[in-house]
Amino acid sequence: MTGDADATRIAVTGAGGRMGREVIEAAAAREDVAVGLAVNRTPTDPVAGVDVADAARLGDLLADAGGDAHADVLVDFTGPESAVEYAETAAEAGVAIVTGTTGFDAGETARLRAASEAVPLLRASNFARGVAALRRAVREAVAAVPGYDVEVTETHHDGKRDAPSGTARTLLDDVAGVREELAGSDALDRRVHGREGDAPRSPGEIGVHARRAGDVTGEHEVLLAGNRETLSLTHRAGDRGVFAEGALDAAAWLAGRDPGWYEFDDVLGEGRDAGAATAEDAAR
Ligand SMILES: NC(=O)C1=CN([C@@H]2O[C@H](COP(=O)(O)OP(=O)(O)OC[C@H]3O[C@@H](n4cnc5c(N)ncnc54)[C@H](OP(=O)(O)O)[C@@H]3O)[C@@H](O)[C@H]2O)C=CC1
Ligand SMILES: O=C(O)C1=N[C@H](C(=O)O)C[C@H](O)C1
Repeated sequence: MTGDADATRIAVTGAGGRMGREVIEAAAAREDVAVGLAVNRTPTDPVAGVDVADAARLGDLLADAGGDAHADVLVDFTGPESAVEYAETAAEAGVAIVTGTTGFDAGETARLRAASEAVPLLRASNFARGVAALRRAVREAVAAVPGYDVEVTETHHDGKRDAPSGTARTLLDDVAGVREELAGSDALDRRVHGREGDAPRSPGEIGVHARRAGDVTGEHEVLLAGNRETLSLTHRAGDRGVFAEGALDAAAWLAGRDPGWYEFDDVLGEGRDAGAATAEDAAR
């Protein structure tokens, strides 16, 4: 194990992936968290000096509460199927869960919800503090100019699987949530992905555009336009360390909390009722 004896001990899944590696490397530089266990589906060399075990052994390793591999919080950045399986395994072992995985469908989200009845579970589609600020700015902007057209564009590296990104889906839910608050059941929320064809934009449409190119870490733009003006709100992640640090902040914050569903805003002090159902329950 790395780090201080009083540190929150984490188990990292997907340790061989882009984010898993980043989390282990970021943890090595901190004193408040320590990596107790790292696992990967396929054999992986040690990451930042941490041995990587076979993910099939996760349940046994987590259940060994007195062992070296014991963890307080599982930190997961993998894929939706594995994230749900790992979360269920962690819940069975009484280990809290932070997942940054994106692309969950409604059934998978329901299984995460069920796991959160046994242990604290925090899910966030983006652990950058700037994205938390972007979300607040977007909600405020949509409320201020509710009739303006909205287009959401995200750009990511060529290795990303899910499209649109989890963050884009969160932003779309934020826009829809504000419109619903303002217009009730009359609110229009028709998402048009990668527009093509021969028709003008229809009222209430929200354009969604996913670009995949090179090694772009992650960019999200929300464009509002109307009344002879445009407003563009954009976040660009400089590197994956931004996400890893946010996830580790979340893990340190989550350890020892009551079972339930938590979001990154709770860590940042912007939280809603931890048990409340939110638009984020939509597939992501
Ligand atoms: N919330 C946030 O702030 C962020 C979220 N993400 C999300 O994190 C996730 C991972 O991203 P990234 O690290 O770039 O992806 P990578 O493809 O680099 O890594 C994925 C990791 O997950 C493992 N994995 C994938 N599918 C499975 C499966 N079915 N069973 C077991 N293990 C599996 C891979 O194992 P193997 O090596 O065996 O293939 C690998 O270790 C994505 O959903 C992404 O959108 C990414 C960045 C920030
Ligand atoms: O896969 C990625 O890389 C990222 N995924 C997250 C998402 O889907 O929004 C967050 C970030 O944009 C990077």
